[in-house]
Amino acid sequence: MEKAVFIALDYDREEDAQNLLMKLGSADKTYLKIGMELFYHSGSHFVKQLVEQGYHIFLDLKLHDIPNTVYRAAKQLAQLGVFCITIHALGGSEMIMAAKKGLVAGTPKGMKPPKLLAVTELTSISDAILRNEQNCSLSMTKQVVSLAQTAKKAGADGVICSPLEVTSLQKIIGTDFLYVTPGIRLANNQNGDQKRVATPKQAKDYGASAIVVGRPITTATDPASVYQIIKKEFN
Ligand SMILES: O=C(O)c1cc(=O)[nH]c(=O)n1[C@@H]1O[C@H](COP(=O)(O)O)[C@@H](O)[C@H]1O
Repeated sequence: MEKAVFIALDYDREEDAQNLLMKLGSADKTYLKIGMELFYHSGSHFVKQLVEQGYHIFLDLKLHDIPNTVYRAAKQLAQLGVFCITIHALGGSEMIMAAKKGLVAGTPKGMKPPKLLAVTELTSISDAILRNEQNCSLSMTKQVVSLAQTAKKAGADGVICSPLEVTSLQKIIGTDFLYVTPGIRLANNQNGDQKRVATPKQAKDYGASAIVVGRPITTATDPASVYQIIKKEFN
């Protein structure tokens, strides 16, 4: 996979997403992320429309349910022709295996199944939340490594984690696995709700396979130039 910058289309109206795409220009028909907000509003028709227009779609619905339900949901999502989908690694190996099977079962003949990415610890989780609310006695890095190991054994193609954990993950899990990292901020950006953040350049140096960027691009007065700056820093 090329070193992608996934733009998170975190909007509640297709018009806003289309407007951003227009500002970005046709040269950048590349990698987009559709999350719960837009999917719950527009459903699968907008996803299909963007797939038909040639975009690689990261459909981020973070499935987390019993294995049978996740199998059936993944089977449906595989029919949309998206590039990758997400599940929560905390759902366990049986659930991850079910997601993988569902993706394979639902993929139309002659097409590749979407890549399966397992969310480890959300980038909005701090060390204190991990310890005091999740009652996890492992350090953040050890917890992320442990979840990633489970995900890899169960057949996931990669994980979602903070750039801060990628170097440790690669040492233990290897480089034939995808490390997709949100929590990306340029030096002058506000962190907002993100706790484990890094710049695109740091994400590159840590070894991230791809980055996910929302507000730094979507709230910029000139999204196209911010996107180009981020792309340049990361590649
Ligand atoms: O799965 C994700 O994409 C994801 C996982 C995670 O741990 N943290 C995280 O921020 N994300 C997503 O990445 C995007 C980050 O958005 P910004 O914080 O606006 O750049 C959002 O769409 C989140 O849903």
